[in-house]
Amino acid sequence: MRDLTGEPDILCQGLVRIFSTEGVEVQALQGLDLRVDRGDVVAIVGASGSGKSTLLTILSGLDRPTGGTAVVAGTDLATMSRADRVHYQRHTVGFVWQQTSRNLLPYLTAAENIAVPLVLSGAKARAERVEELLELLGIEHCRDRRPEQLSGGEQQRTAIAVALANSPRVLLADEPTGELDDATSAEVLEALRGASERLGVTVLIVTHDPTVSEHVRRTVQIRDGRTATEVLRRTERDDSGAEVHVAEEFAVLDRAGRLQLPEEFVSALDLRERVRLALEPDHVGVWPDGSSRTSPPTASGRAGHEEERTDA
Ligand SMILES: Nc1ncnc2c1ncn2[C@@H]1O[C@H](COP(=O)(O)OP(=O)(O)OP(=O)(O)O)[C@@H](O)[C@H]1O
Repeated sequence: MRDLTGEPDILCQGLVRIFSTEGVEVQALQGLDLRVDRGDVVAIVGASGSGKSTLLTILSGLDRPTGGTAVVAGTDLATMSRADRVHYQRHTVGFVWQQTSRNLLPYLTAAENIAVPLVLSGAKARAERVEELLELLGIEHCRDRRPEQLSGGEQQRTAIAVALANSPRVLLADEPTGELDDATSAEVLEALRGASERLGVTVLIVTHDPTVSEHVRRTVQIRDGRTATEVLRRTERDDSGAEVHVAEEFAVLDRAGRLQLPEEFVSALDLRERVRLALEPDHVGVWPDGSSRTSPPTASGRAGHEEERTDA
């Protein structure tokens, strides 16, 4: 394994995954870039088929990329051996899935479920660790109950405790609130955020749930197998000193300088195939190809220069 100390906890560069079935190729990931720093809580959102599950399956070590790189907490997932994979899935990453049946064994109590990964990894002081996790997730009262005796929110908080048992660096959650109502979803998301704050674990949540972005500082949107936009949230004080939550949307620029314009921008100006570009001192202008302007209103921009050359 390469020594990647000091790198972000999740680093994907130009990640590609192509599926071939019966001679038909599907490009599920088309050069995806993603960087998640240690201790961050990030939501990945996107329409059905945009590549979210494919990304998570690669990050969880269950699938390999066709191209590009994916490095998680120092482990290069493209070159990981079988033995590395067992260690990676047991110690480096934890998982929380949407379905309880995938997270918890039905015939064991919450405490016994949390102990399972500790037994598998040969951890010592297991009883203390189980108590610590029950307390961290606020589910001490669930200790001796089996999954069917827990509410949906308690099941997911127990699943988070199981995922955290062996102190992974990264927690991967696939639609962890998919089967919950809004209030319970909020509770589970706060549990994930609290775990990150108290343990320093990096959390990546893949979801359809639009309310998730209200609980995380950073939401990354995937479109057609690439990261398209990001929403960053922060808390500020206004002039009267009151706390206000600010959400700002950014387009993501890849290493080749490509970016995806938000769909509503494209449709608002009916942008198609070609656009005119102009470099301004502090921004870039984009105009529709069929715009009545012969040149964007600047001589300093690239389109402006091209225009001058043609006229000469
Ligand atoms: N094993 C596979 N074989 C062939 N095509 C696949 C396979 N897995 C995914 N795909 C295709 O890759 C694309 C991305 O799928 P993916 O499941 O990653 O999307 P998603 O964003 O997770 O969607 P959803 O939100 O519906 O789960 C889709 O077009 C899908 O049909």
